[in-house]
Amino acid sequence: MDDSVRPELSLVDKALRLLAGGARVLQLRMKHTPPREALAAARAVVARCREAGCVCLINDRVDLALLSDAHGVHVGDEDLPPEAARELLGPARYVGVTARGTEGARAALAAGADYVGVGPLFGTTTKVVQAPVLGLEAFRRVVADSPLPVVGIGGVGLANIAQVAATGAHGAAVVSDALLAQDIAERVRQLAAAFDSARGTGL
Ligand SMILES: Cc1ncc(COP(=O)(O)OP(=O)(O)O)c(N)n1
Ligand SMILES: Cc1ncsc1CCOP(=O)(O)O
Ligand SMILES: [Mg+2]
Repeated sequence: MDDSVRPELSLVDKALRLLAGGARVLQLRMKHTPPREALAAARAVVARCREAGCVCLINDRVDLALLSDAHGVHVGDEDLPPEAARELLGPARYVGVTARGTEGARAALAAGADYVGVGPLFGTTTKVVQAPVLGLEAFRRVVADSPLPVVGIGGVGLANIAQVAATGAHGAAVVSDALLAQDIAERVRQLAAAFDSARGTGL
């Protein structure tokens, strides 16, 4: 979930719609929300996620993850290193780490990550990413090599999520395809169904 996509909806409203569709993991990505507002949003969203049995991760901000009692954090190259995130969060919370390919995924494992977010898998409009598009074949190689759960991110939507699942990836992170849908909850249901029916089929 992102604060810059569908900004006319509050973060809590977006979370409720995603949860109504059965989102299993919700990551709160707030690049344009001032800290006090971000803390209030994180607390409210984490509480809604916990009620719904959904894992809630905070992007970038270990401090907000701790203050909101989130399940964990996601960090990339421009954030705290994974080892520092772990030091602050302890063993019971998740630390997810961004990787751009096989080497990055191995480094994330060595740094103590619980999962790797690998991308940009396809082109994305949500973020200007300083890394080339990976493509499905390279992504498949990361999945095959990584002992950690791999989550594909970047341009994933209903049109291609089955291909992501077929690689054996543990999950797919979707922002715009879900949030820009007219019925967000229904789109999440469709995305999850498409992922589940193709997972690991190798098609
Ligand atoms: C699941 C997942 N994978 C990758 C990212 C990207 O994190 P990062 O590289 O730190 O970039 P920003 O999202 O902070 O712009 C992610 N957030 N989630
Ligand atoms: C945060 C991030 N990191 C790589 S691509 C991306 C954005 C994904 O958004 P979308 O699902 O709209 O392409
Ligand atoms: Mg980050």
